[in-house]
Amino acid sequence: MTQDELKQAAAEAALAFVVEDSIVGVGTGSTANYFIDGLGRMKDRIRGAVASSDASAQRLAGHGIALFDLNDVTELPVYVDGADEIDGSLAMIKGGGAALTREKIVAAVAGRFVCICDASKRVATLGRFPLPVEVIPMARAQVARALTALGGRPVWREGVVTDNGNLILDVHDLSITDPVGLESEINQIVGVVTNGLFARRGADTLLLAAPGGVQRIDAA
Ligand SMILES: O=C(CO)[C@H](O)[C@H](O)COP(=O)(O)O
Repeated sequence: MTQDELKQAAAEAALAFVVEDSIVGVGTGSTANYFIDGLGRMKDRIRGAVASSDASAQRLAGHGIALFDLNDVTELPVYVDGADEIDGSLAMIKGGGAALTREKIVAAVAGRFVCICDASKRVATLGRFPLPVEVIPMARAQVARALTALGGRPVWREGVVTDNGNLILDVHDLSITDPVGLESEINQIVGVVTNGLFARRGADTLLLAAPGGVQRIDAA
């Protein structure tokens, strides 16, 4: 099976978690896109969706799925999204698609975070994938210095502007021994909007697709 087929298999498995007549939280990226396409087939059984990016909103709208503003939503039973890396405790690195801030906001409201991944995303220790950090533009250099002081090697993702009008620094070479602590520490740097560690609120359920099938792993 190709990596794309595995992504699609994980996304299809996530459709079973969609609650009838609910509003669904929807992530961003190529795996989430397969989920959106599946959601399109069952659009008459949901009220609509909250999107974590303009790109996902566009794809949802293309399927005729009603879009809700998160401010108008009080109940979001499920959020479905991919990840760049996920460890044994279901902590993740996200933000490869630069949508980390909205993803974290929508996920924070959701009752259950269902992560959909192909097996290549599973790691013993987070950090081989450079950690995305969303930064207010005028603070780029000072945040980069602070990240260097933490032992990382920040690289500006030049040309990329987030849906919120901000910049992304990708931090290489971090030793992530304490994902929860590091998530908080980086968020304390003035000028950081948020970082791509999803450890304080990791996934509740992982649907991991490998050639042998899709494995369900629940957080302890
Ligand atoms: O965090 C994300 C976007 O900001 C994505 O979930 C992550 O990059 C995984 O993407 P893909 O499903 O394309 O591999």
